Amino acid sequence: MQQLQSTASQQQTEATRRSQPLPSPVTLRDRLPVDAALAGQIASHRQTIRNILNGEDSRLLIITGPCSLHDPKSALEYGHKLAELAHRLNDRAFIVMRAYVEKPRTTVGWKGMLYDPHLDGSHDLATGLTVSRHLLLDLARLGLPLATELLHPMAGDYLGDLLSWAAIGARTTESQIHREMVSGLPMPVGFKNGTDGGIDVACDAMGSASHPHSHMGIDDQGRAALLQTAGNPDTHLVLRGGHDGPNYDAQSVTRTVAALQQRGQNPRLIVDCSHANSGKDPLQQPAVLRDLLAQRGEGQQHIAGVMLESHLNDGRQGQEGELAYGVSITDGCLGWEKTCALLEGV
Ligand SMILES: O=C[C@H](O)[C@H](O)COP(=O)(O)O
Ligand SMILES: C=C(OP(=O)(O)O)C(=O)O
Repeated sequence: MQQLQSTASQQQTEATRRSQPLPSPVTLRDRLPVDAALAGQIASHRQTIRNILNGEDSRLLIITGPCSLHDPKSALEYGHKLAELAHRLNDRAFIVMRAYVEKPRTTVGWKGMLYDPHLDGSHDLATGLTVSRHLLLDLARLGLPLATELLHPMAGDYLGDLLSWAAIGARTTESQIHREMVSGLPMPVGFKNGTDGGIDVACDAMGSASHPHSHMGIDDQGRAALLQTAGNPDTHLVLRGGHDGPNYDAQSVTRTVAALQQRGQNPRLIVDCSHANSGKDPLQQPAVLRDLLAQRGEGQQHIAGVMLESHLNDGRQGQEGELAYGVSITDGCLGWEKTCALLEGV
């Protein structure tokens, strides 16, 4: 009887879940390694971001790039242009490229290059890991600091050494698993406010991630492991608006800064000009950024950074036909010419 039950449950598991092995983090990192010079560059970029977030460096942190990367060629073209702009604006801004290979979805949809690199639902994750790491390595070699959202708790094991900044998205800020993961990350991490627009959950996340944790994960060989993490001292808030509207305006920023100070948390924050702060209209981002610059000009020094969703061309892909080059697959983006003109005014 017992044997019959266990056979039935095994069959049910087989019907609902199949698995395929993936390379371990160390296998992928050895195949596509970060050399000593690049590791030094990334450590220095992380420190610059820390300095901006703690107010020692007064330059504006600008995190800009596609909503999601789907095509290495257009991502590298964008990266070349951005590296040149970053060099030119270096006295007043520190530019980091959005290099997002995982996308959280409201319901279902394409989940990013890491999961589905062929864009056809084949979910060739082993290739996705390789292509993503390869692209991030090529972008970092342009001298660019890189930012991504860490969505799956294992993704950082494969890509974390290439990142100078990471986000925890609005949909996962409340997750204990993500807070535990951040507790063990070596780079500054921004927690986005929740999709409801409230900041309490993100503030709780910052508090939790700054503490040590013991939790389940994988080790470098990909084996299940108990992980013990030290706590991340470099977490901060990212305002991205919410269901009731934006939260980038002067009143919202002042209120948020006061709340962070009252909690004894870092009041210097980043504001996302996209998502609910632009009503998901990419062409609204310049107006949001100009408002933030005006707030800084009027003395609001707690706005340490801004985020833009930007690609080579405006907008997003249409529903049908061939993919247009340099156009976002996920959220609409601001095209390069508008991005460049906007950032030159910073
Ligand atoms: O930044 C991207 C999107 O806003 C996020 O991934 C949610 O996308 P969706 O609502 O289209 O699923
Ligand atoms: C998904 C993103 O943002 P949010 O979590 O704020 O929706 C993003 O920045 O790509």
